Amino acid sequence: MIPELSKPSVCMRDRQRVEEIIQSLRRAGPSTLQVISDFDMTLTRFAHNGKRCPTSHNILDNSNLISEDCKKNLKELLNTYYPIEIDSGRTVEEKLPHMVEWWTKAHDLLIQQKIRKDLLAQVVKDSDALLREGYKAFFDQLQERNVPLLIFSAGVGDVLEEVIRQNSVFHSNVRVFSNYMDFDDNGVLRAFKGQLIHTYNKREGALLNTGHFQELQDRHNVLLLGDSMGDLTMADGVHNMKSILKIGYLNDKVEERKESYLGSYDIVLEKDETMDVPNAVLSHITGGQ
Ligand SMILES: Nc1ccn([C@@H]2O[C@H](COP(=O)(O)O)[C@@H](O)[C@H]2O)c(=O)n1
Repeated sequence: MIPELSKPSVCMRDRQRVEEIIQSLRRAGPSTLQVISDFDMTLTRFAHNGKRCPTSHNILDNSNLISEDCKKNLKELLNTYYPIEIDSGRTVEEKLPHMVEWWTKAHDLLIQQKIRKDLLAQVVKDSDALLREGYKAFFDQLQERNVPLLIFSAGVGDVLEEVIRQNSVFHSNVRVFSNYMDFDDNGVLRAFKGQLIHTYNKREGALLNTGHFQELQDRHNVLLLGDSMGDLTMADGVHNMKSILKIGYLNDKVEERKESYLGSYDIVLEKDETMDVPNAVLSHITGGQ
């Protein structure tokens, strides 16, 4: 049906069901569709030329805005908590307190560094941040077809906005829910705004942002893109959901996590650094080909 679904990176537990969802999304058309996507390691690459790519947090962590001492502490946090985040042997409930601890400690360290808002653009320019291959077609076709894109991220909103701005794809149909920095009158970081978003509390974040989903109340169909089990709840605020197609990037610990991803995502993309499959599905359901 869609040639890209035969790529070796594509895995599906139930191909027929996927085809039915895609047909139903296509029949309903682009005016009923909204796209909800995670950012780090979903819209951005996990690795490039054998090297890990940075998350929006890591863009700051690795920058010249952070002292060597603080870099060491942030790295220790990453080494402690990332294995817990992706541990398939623990339940979400078991992971929750650790995630809160990680984000809270990391944000406190960033605040101590007195980061200046006016230096963020340069930090992003100097970073190794990379959107996935095919990102431009993804963002551009959504804009052309008037399909809203919600980027729902537990990363740092100010940084990820800068990444999409510098790649010239921050179109008017894009909204972002994320952790935003709060700067004082001198433009120095003093806190993070609002309720903390981490990997496993996106459901709460979705339910808090009722205004956004209210505005899109006639769009009952969703294409969801994520890379963690926590991303599966990003669409929980959608009104009267009819059809949802969930595409999951499985980037790390592939063999260990494959079964649970196949049980939760309709399409699983194994070590696939491109937007080929989401782009092909989108073209198909919005009538582009
Ligand atoms: N201090 C931190 C905290 C989290 N991360 C990673 O960022 C990812 C966050 O966001 P999504 O856009 O995927 O929601 C998350 O998966 C963490 O691994 C980090 O790098 N540093």
